[in-house]
Amino acid sequence: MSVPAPLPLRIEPLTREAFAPFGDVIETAGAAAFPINAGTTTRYHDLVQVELAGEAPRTLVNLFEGKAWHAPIAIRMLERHPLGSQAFYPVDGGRMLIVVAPPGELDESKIRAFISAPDQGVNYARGTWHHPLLCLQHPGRFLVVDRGGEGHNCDEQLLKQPLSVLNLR
Ligand SMILES: NC(=O)N[C@@H](O)C(=O)O
Ligand code: NI
Repeated sequence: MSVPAPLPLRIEPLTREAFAPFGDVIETAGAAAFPINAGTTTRYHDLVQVELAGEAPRTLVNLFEGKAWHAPIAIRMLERHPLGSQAFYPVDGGRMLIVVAPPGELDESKIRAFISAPDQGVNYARGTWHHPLLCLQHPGRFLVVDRGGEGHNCDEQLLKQPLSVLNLR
């Protein structure tokens, strides 16, 4: 069976409200914040829900160095982590193309796309379908917090209807 031609995917502004079905937005704007260390530091507190499930779960702190992707970007698959959340935050202002769908059985009609600002990251909730890291414009380095431990924690699924992001503005 031939694969259909990619359909264009619209980009939405990344806000906490818009991203709520998929996880959390990591940003200082609107965050609970308070001074610590005798006022020399501001703590932006409790920004995401870290989820760790399955056997012998533990938190992994990683650095990802993503190559630069340029438009048009083909979206042919999504993945999910059934045993834990996964957070990405740019340590050098790299922007990401974020393509997601709600947890559960993949419903391709519910796929949505966002582009992060240089001071935004995301935390994919446990089971949220997402495309692996898509760093835009220049190679980027991201702090990634996700789940380690026993068991299978990455399901991949090819899209019946491939998508394409034509414009990264
Ligand atoms: N495989 C891996 O560690 N990274 C992916 O899960 C990803 O979302 O980039
Ligand atoms: Ni992932």
